[in-house]
This record gives sequence, structure tokens and C-alpha cells, in this order.
Amino acid sequence: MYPIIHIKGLNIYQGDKLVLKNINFNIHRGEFIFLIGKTGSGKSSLLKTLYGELPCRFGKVQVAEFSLHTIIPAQLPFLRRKLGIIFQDFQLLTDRTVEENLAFVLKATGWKQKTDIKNRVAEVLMKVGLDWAGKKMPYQLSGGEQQRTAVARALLNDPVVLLADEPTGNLDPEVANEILNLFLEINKAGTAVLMATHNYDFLDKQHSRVLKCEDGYLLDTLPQANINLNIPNF
Ligand SMILES: Nc1ncnc2c1ncn2[C@@H]1O[C@H](COP(=O)(O)OP(=O)(O)OP(=O)(O)O)[C@@H](O)[C@H]1O
Repeated sequence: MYPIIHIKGLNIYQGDKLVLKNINFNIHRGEFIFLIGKTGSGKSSLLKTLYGELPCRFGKVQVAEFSLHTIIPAQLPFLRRKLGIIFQDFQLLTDRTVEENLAFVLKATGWKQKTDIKNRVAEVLMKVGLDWAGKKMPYQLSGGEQQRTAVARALLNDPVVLLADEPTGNLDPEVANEILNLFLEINKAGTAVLMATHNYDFLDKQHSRVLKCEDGYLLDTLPQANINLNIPNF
């Protein structure tokens, strides 16, 4: 099976600084992967490279059918339609209702018919357990509910992979677990998930593949990568 994400010999730079070197990995449909590492080790930089926010200057990066080492800026919106991107701080439009936040994305990505938009918004809100929240403003929701809204937004265009950058970093442990469970449910339905996290409890609960940024390298727990990570309780 052809991978959704294929990375070969990638170096990631922030300005002149080499953050991660010689990265090689594949992600296949339906995989669930944690991305860990100390603060400043390069997790966000890797995710930004995958959604085209940081240019690929050295090496090869293939995401869905897009080659990011040769992509032109005009193609980036089409790449991002294939991805669901979720941040620590939710990044909802604060002056619009939940429904309007989601409809905004659909309109921006070419959906025209009002009924189609309404139905799709209702569908994703149902998936994240927020069918009651469409008319609410973000400030009327808890942090966990705002993050569920952001997950619903990420699901709108049926992404092949969810890229989540510390999605539970602003949430208390119980709510963080609920969000992890939501990601696991979505993953069971076939969407690949790559989740950057500092929450090592997740790794105890969910024995998934782990990518670890360490000392400028990306280590991989996949058996064929043949690297043992020294993570307590893992
Ligand atoms: N916009 C930027 N300009 C210059 N350097 C940056 C920029 N963003 C990040 N860096 C540097 O790149 C390195 C990797 O940062 P990155 O944000 O990818 O780490 P991280 O593992 O996601 O950290 P955290 O867990 O704190 O989010 C750090 O040394 C950081 O200071």
C-alpha cells in the first residue's frame, strides 16, 4: 500500500538552524502515531513541514499526492484540504458561532449548496458529540468543547490524516483523555493521526507507534526502524 506520508532524507531548518536532520519515515492509511520530544526539539517544525508552512529545503516530502519539495504556493490550499490540522489553542473564529466557523471553512474550500453545507456541518458536529452546540459562540463553550469544535472543523473535508500539535495542552487531564478518545475513534474509522504531545500518560494508555525528536534526530519505535526508545513505562 502506498503511504499517505513519505519522507526521505529531510532536513528541517528554522532560519539557519538545522532543527532535525536526515528524517526518513512513512505513514500509512489508518495509522495512529504519537510525536514526542522535549520542548524545542522540533515537533511543531516537523508538523509545519507536513502542512506546508515550513518549506522543504533539503530532502523529499510527499503528503497525499503532493510533493512538498517542489510544491508552489498556489497549491498549498489544495494540500491543506487533504489534511486536518489541530492546534493547542483551538484557533476558532471568536466572533462566529460553531456552525458559522465550520460553514466558513466549507465555503472557503468550494462548497456552494446551502443544504450540503448545513448537512455536512451537522454530520461532523454529531461525530464529535456536539450536535447541540451549533448555535453557541466559542466563548460559551468549555476548552474541551472548543477543541471538539476544532476537531469537527478538521474533519469537514474528509482528511486522509489528522496532524495535531499538542491538542490537549490547554486541557485538564480528564478532558485531555476525552479528546484522546475522540482521536482514537476517528482513527478507527480509517483516518491516520499524527499527534504531537507532552502527555506521556497517553503513551501508557495507547500503545501506538511513537516518533521522538531527540538531539536533532527523529527516532521511530516501528520494529523495522530497529531503535529502542528509552521511555519509562513504554
Ligand atoms: N519561527 C521560528 N523562527 C526561528 N526559530 C524557530 C521558530 N520556530 C521555532 N524555532 C526554533 O526551532 C526549534 C524547534 O522548535 P519547535 O517549535 O519545532 O519545537 P517543539 O518540539 O514543537 O517545541 P514545543 O514542545 O515547545 O512546542 C527551537 O530551537 C525553536 O527555538
